Amino acid sequence: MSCISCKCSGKISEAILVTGGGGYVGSHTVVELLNANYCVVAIDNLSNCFSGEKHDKPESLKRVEKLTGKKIDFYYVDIRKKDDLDKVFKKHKISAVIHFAALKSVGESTQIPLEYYENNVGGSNTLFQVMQENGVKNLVYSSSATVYGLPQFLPLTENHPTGQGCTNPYGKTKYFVEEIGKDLCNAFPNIISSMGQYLNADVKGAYYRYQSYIPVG
Ligand SMILES: O=c1ccn([C@@H]2O[C@H](COP(=O)(O)OP(=O)(O)O[C@H]3O[C@H](CO)[C@@H](O)[C@H](O)[C@H]3O)[C@@H](O)[C@H]2O)c(=O)[nH]1
Repeated sequence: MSCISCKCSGKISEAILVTGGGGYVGSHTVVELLNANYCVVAIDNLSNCFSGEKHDKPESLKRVEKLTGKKIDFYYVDIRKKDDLDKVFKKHKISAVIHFAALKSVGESTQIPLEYYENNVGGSNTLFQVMQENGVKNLVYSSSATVYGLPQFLPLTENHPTGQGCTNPYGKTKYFVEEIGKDLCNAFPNIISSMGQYLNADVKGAYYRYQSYIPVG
């Protein structure tokens, strides 16, 4: 069966939307999705990835296409722009969203906190609204170990409290979006939401653990 979303050769008939798909973890995730025969739609505002021509598909995703021999539908979309997001959801049959798009520098976030709240919290809220309006109930959110704040015990586990003593605005934005995700799951029990809290990332890949909130189908 070919994908009804983009007519690519993916075996699975619905597409996974990857936000921030041009970035480091996003583009590596796209490789894994394509290798698992998922059809991928990627969006990115190109604020932290290289694109040859203005608003063109990022270089990282062009390389992923070469590596995998598969096609990626890419849109230059900022998650704060509701209408632009909605067009992507209307054009493709999206079954799940993996949400990486975010500003991610701890130091910078202490200097320009409002940009961090607007992009990371405001943008995520807009994305979740569009998902809800288009009936998309599956979300994987790329959070951060910064949500644990100063560790109360080590090693960190999923049982460690979050949001207590977050040391910077970036970590707080990640914590606030986790809370939005929990509230959504409480309000709409058929939403499936996973929050990935990265402990470290290096060239071999990302090490992370997941907390699943209200895993009801
Ligand atoms: O409002 C925004 C902000 C950023 N981006 C894009 O999002 C991607 C983020 O990727 P990158 O900057 O390479 O960050 P990563 O190292 O991949 O960070 C990942 O891992 C972090 C935890 O370590 C998470 O906070 C991030 O959400 C997640 O993308 C980039 O392509 C940006 O252009 C957007 O599309 N919209």
